[in-house]
Amino acid sequence: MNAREAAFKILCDVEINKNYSNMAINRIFRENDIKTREKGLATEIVYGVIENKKYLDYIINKLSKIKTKNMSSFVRIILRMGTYQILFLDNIQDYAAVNETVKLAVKYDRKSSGFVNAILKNEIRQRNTIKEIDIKDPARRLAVKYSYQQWIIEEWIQKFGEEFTEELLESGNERPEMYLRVNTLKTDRDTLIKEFKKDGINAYPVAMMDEAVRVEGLKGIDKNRLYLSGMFTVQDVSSMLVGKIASPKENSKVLDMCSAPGGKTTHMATIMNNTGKVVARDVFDHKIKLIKSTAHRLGLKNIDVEKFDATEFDKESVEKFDYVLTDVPCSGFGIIRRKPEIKYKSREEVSELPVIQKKILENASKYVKPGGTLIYSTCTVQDSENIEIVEEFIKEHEEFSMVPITEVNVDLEEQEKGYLKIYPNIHGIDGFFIAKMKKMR
Ligand SMILES: C[S@@+](CC[C@H](N)C(=O)[O-])C[C@H]1O[C@@H](n2cnc3c(N)ncnc32)[C@H](O)[C@@H]1O
Repeated sequence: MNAREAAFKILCDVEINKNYSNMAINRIFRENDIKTREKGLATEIVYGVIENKKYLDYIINKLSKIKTKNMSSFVRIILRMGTYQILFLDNIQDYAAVNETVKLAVKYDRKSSGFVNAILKNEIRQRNTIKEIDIKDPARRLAVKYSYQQWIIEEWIQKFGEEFTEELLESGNERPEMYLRVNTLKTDRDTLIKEFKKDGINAYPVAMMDEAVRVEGLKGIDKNRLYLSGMFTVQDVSSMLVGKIASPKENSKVLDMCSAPGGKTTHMATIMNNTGKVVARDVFDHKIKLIKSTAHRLGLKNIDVEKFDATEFDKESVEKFDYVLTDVPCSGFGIIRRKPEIKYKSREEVSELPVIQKKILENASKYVKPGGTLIYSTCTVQDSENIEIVEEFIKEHEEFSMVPITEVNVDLEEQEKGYLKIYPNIHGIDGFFIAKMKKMR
């Protein structure tokens, strides 16, 4: 299968079946015979189209009498792909973009191929002006330029101001760096970097985190010899900060209430040097399997995996744990670079999250031993899911206090108060919120 057809199938899976792009990419690549070079182009088209969906539709609608929302899904997706290649990708010749897109139209919606051809040729003729956005209202204009649901931008402008919002939007369109966490039970950072160099992969230490390595051009990870022998885990630095801030002592009892796929669980289990116990819970069976296989690959023997709904109260766990982590389900607005479809979440989709987050934190607080540590984290930049949840919790629970974060150096002013707000446009890593609390009695 060629790159464009693969991209088309993936985009249909995302748009029609509402699947996540990374899952759809993995599935289509696994089920079809696609050359590595073609996979690269397919991935570029998929992410480019998802990231620029509203902008692409705005451009197409300037030229088409039938608006994109009234087109069949196939035609809409085919037109977005062609438009993206012509107007956003420098390394593709116009004639190739048009020919290949029309071929797709012929195969999947024959009667529309002339229409697709006409729109794309028009874009080429008007390429100097067609990308202009003629909208005055800042939130509406930015919603088209960066392809977001407008409500998100309105909220951000109100909260952060227009300049910061645009920087945040800009960073959401960047390709994220790839970071790995060294498995310190099996190797050390310098050795891992040297091993990558032997395989022709550039790898660099990361100043912010002593276990982190940044790699360039690492592909086909499941077959990588260093991965298979458990020398590292793929994890963003923000996510590593959570485990580092918890820094559980050897032989402690840790509960990770929302733990799949196990990034922070395996980090904490490693920090404990394979001693004590990390109880890793999640509500989804298929995700729990991922925790087990990662723990096995990394050689960790101190993890117990359990299926459990964190919103349910578990009386067996009351005051049983030295450390409890609540890495709660959230809107994900800090990881848009990795999952661009998050930009299109409706207000309704995220409005119930604080209720669930509060419930999980409330339950978690009961499981912490007196003197123990409670960590709350999310991968979003919304105060309503972050600091507001924690402040309300602290007000209602006199037995808990925020404690200064001393394990990392990210934002000295805030971490002194017991929490960290990480923004991709400021820190260059995933947007995160991490709060550290102690049960005083
Ligand atoms: C932010 S992710 C956790 C990432 C994980 N801590 C890591 O570092 O790899 C949130 C997780 O919460 C899980 N989840 C959602 N609702 C839950 C619930 N009611 N109880 C337990 N887990 C839940 C999801 O399956 C998801 O894996």
